[in-house]
Amino acid sequence: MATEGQVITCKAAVAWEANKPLVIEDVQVAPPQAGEVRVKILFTALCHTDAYTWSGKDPEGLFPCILGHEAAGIVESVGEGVTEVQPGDHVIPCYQAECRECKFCKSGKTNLCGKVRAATGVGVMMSDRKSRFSINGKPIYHFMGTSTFSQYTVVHDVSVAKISPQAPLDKVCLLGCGVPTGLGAVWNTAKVEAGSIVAVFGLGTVGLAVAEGAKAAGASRIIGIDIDSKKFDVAKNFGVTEFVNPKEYDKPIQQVIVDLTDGGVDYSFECIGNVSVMRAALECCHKGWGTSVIVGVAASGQEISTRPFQLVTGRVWKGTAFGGFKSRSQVPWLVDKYMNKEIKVDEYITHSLTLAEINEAFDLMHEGGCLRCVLSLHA
Ligand SMILES: NC(=O)c1ccc[n+]([C@@H]2O[C@H](COP(=O)([O-])OP(=O)(O)OC[C@H]3O[C@@H](n4cnc5c(N)ncnc54)[C@H](O)[C@@H]3O)[C@@H](O)[C@H]2O)c1
Ligand SMILES: N[C@@H](CCC(=O)N[C@@H](CSCO)C(=O)NCC(=O)O)C(=O)O
Ligand SMILES: [Zn+2]
Ligand SMILES: [Zn+2]
Repeated sequence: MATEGQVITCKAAVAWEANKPLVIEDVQVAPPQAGEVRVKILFTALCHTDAYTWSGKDPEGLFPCILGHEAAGIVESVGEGVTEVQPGDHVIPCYQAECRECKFCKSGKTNLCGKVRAATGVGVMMSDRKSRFSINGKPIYHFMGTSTFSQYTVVHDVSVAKISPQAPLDKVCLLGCGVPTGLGAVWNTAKVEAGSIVAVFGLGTVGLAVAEGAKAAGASRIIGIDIDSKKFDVAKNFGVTEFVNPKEYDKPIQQVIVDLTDGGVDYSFECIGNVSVMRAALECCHKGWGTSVIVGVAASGQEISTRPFQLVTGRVWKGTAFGGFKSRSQVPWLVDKYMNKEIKVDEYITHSLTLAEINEAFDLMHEGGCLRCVLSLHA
C-alpha cells in the first residue's frame, strides 16, 4: 500500500518522562514537508547518550520524546525540493547535519553544521518548528534530529547519508554514532601520528573505536584504562596493548600513567563523560605537546577544571563531536571501508533484540559485557 503523502501509524518507544520505562505506543508520523525525508528505520542501536538524555541530566532533554540516533533504514518518501535522496535509498540518519552552505560547513574548520541545530536541540523540525510525531493529536518531541526508536521517523534532508545498498543495515547502523566518533577522534581531531603513545579512558564502544583508530594510525603503545577489569580481554582485539585499572592503585591515575610512560602520553581520550577523569586525561599528557580529547558527554551542571599551568606548559585540551566527521560526505565512505573490511563493526555488536525489548536493552547497557545492542524495528 502506498504511504507517500499519508500519515503513517507505527510502533515507537516513547519516553514519557525522565527515567520511567519507555512505552511502545502507536504513533502517528506525519508526511515529510519541504526539505524533509521520512525514513523506515530497520535497525537501531542504543548509545549511552540516549541513556544520558533519558536520565533527565541532559539540558536539552525534552519529554515526551522518541530517543535514538544510531540507526539505518530505507527512505519511504521525501518532501518538496529534496533532491539528494529518493524513496528506496538506503540511509543512515545523521544527528550532526551537513548542509554544505552554512558558515560552519563552509569554514573548512569543523564538522558542526548550523543549519538545523536550533530546531533539533528543541525537538522540532526547522520549517514550522513543529513535531512530525503525535499520539492522538498530542505532539511528541523529536530527539537529536533523528528519533530512531520508531519504525518511521522524519529527518531534515541535511541529516541523512545515502549509503551503499549492499551494506547490511543491521550492522552499519553503528556507523551513525559510536564507532565513527572513536575513529574520528583519533584521525580527525587528535591526528595521532605513527609511533605515538596513546591513553584511552573508558573501554566501551567509543573507547574501543579510539583504540582501533590508534592502532590503524600506527600508535606504538595503546594504554586502556577502565574500572571494569572484564573489559580488558576484549580490548586486546581492538588494539589495546596494556591495561590499567585505577582501582588497583593508591596514586592518582594521571601519576600512574605519567610514571608508566616516561613523562606522559602523546595523546589521551576521555570516553566516559566523567569530569574528574577528563582532568586526569589531560594531566597524564606529556609536558610540551600532549593533547587530550574529550569525547564523553558530562551531565548538566558539570564543569571541568585543571591548573592553567597544565596548558601553559604545552598540553592541549580539545573535544570532538561525531569524531569530526562530515556526516553526509563521510558516513558513506565509512560504510565502504567496513564493506572492504578496513574497519570493524560486527565486533562491537554483543546483543540483538527487538523494539518491544527496548527496556531490557537499556538494562543491558549497564552490564559490563554489553558494547552495542542492535534492535530490529520490524521483527
Ligand atoms: N562526543 C561525541 O560525539 C560522542 C559520541 C558518542 C558517545 N559519546 C559519549 O561517549 C561516552 C562513552 O560512550 P560508550 O557508549 O562507549 O559508553 P560505555 O558506558 O559503554 O563505556 C564507558 C566505559 O567507561 C568505564 N568507566 C566508567 N567510569 C570509569 C572511571 N571512573 N574510570 C575508568 N573507566 C570508567 C566503564 O566501565 C565503561 O567500560 C558517553 O559519555 C557517550 O555519551 C560522545
Ligand atoms: N544535549 C547535550 C549534548 C550532548 C553532546 O555533546 N552530544 C554530542 C553527540 S553525543 C552522541 O552520542 C554532540 O555531537 N554534540 C554537538 C552538538 O550537539 O551539536 C548536552 O547539552 O549535554
Ligand atoms: Zn551516540
Ligand atoms: Zn551547515
